[in-house]
Amino acid sequence: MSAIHVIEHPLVQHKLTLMRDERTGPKEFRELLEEISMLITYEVTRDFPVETVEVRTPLTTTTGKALVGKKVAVVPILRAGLGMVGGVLQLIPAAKVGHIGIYRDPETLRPVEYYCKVPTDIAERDVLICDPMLATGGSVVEAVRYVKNRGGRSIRVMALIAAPEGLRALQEHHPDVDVYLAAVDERLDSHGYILPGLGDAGDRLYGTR
Ligand SMILES: O=P(O)(O)OC[C@H]1O[C@H](OP(=O)(O)OP(=O)(O)O)[C@H](O)[C@@H]1O
Ligand SMILES: O=c1cc[nH]c(=O)[nH]1
Ligand SMILES: [Mg+2]
Repeated sequence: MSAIHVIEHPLVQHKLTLMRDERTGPKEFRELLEEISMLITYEVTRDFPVETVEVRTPLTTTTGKALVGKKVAVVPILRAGLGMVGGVLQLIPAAKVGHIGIYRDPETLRPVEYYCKVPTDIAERDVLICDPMLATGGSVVEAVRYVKNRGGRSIRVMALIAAPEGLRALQEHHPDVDVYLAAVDERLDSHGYILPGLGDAGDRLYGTR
């Protein structure tokens, strides 16, 4: 069974509250999502292996820790996941970036795929799939399936808010995929929106509606 990591850090929770606030406009919303994504990246990478290396300081020689050959691919689910990429890349600048275009049909709530491109060496990389909202879970279940079909084996999901329904769906279809996020909310409303949630993340990021 996959693990669900809820990041309770005060900075993450404070910024999430600002993002939920209906008065927060696109500029601040984008900045906050990038900042929270950076903080979640800190947790996602906590178990990355390090090795002891020798380093010369201006005064002497000592030892330090360095990451061992970790190769990462960041894969946002368009559109809203794009808002998380900058935060991840600030901490993992050498990561390659894939894109998965999926929108949720407003009537059926089923995911519709319209564009996918991921690094060719994705099988050798730790894959971080990013999408701020995990509602029914349909979109993220499809995105993980796509990455697995392309050879991806080590996959983690980074999100902002999930509904319990979405987490159950992800665990059922992909029990090997851990999730890192800022909050698990109460439930979905009759239109498949997360309650209390923050509304439509893509629209709030880009000022569409
Ligand atoms: O868990 P699900 O029920 O699949 O819903 C979540 C999906 O819905 C939103 O995308 P949306 O369809 O609004 O596309 P957008 O990001 O382009 O606005 C969100 O960013 C997720 O991708
Ligand atoms: O609450 C929700 C559900 C799906 N997509 C969003 O952006 N928000
Ligand atoms: Mg949207």
